[in-house]
Amino acid sequence: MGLRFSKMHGAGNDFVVIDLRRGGPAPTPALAAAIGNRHTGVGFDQLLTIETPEHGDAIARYRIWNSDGSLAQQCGNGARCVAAWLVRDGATASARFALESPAGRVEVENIGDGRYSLALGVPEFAPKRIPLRMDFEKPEYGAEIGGRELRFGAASMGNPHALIEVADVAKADVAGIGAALQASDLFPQGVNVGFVQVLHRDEIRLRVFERGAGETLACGSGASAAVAILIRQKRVDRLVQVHLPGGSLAIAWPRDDAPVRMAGPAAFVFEGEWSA
Ligand SMILES: N[C@@H](CCC[C@H](N)C(=O)O)C(=O)O
Repeated sequence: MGLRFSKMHGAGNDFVVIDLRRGGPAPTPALAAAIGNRHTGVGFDQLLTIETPEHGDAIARYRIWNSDGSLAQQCGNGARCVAAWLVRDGATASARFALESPAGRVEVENIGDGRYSLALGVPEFAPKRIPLRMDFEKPEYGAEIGGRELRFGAASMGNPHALIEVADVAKADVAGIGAALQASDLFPQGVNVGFVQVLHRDEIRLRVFERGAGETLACGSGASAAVAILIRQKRVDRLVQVHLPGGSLAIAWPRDDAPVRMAGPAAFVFEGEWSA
């Protein structure tokens, strides 16, 4: 008997979801990377394992692996897919429930039509909390990266994010600049690099070069970090539609001390069994 999995996506950010609540070992980094290979495996941006919660009233906890086999602390689109998977499995009949993520408790609301709204946590901006090697917190930082002068904002949503504003996301050198910033020693735990085009105070376009996965069609924590950084820079309002290559997410950050809320889709693609 192989390892049963569900293939899912949230706004095009794709996942392999494995239920480990009845036991079985968590995947090693090498197994995660093998399943994640788009040519010789199943292919995913992140692998999500559903596990028994450790405390409180959460219905399950989950862990997150990037496609290169590295562990991650936060995954906004993945949290919606875990929620949808548990609802389909009958783990709860309630429209409101909680999950345990590596970054802490996630409050979820099933808003119907395959869409979920959830509270992803309070963003942090202090450099040592991101972590970012800068002496002082600023709305925007400057650094020379790969011979280019870059200006970027930074925040943690439980995982590290940098945000670079561009005139047109379609023309941004997402892979080149994203990889160069990841390779710099500014972010000791690596970084997810967002490229944002502000359309209006309530609407932005975003592309994200993710840590451990490369450019993805959507990044929920990246969308949350982008809106939080732009709110701190007074560039956008408290509720913003974020258009990513794979779909749109609604991001709300009602107050500085409140968690960021994200609403978006979660979809099932197919069921499979990994026997390699
Ligand atoms: N796609 C995710 C983020 C996944 C983790 C990230 N690559 C990291 O290493 O921090 C999302 O929707 O938030």
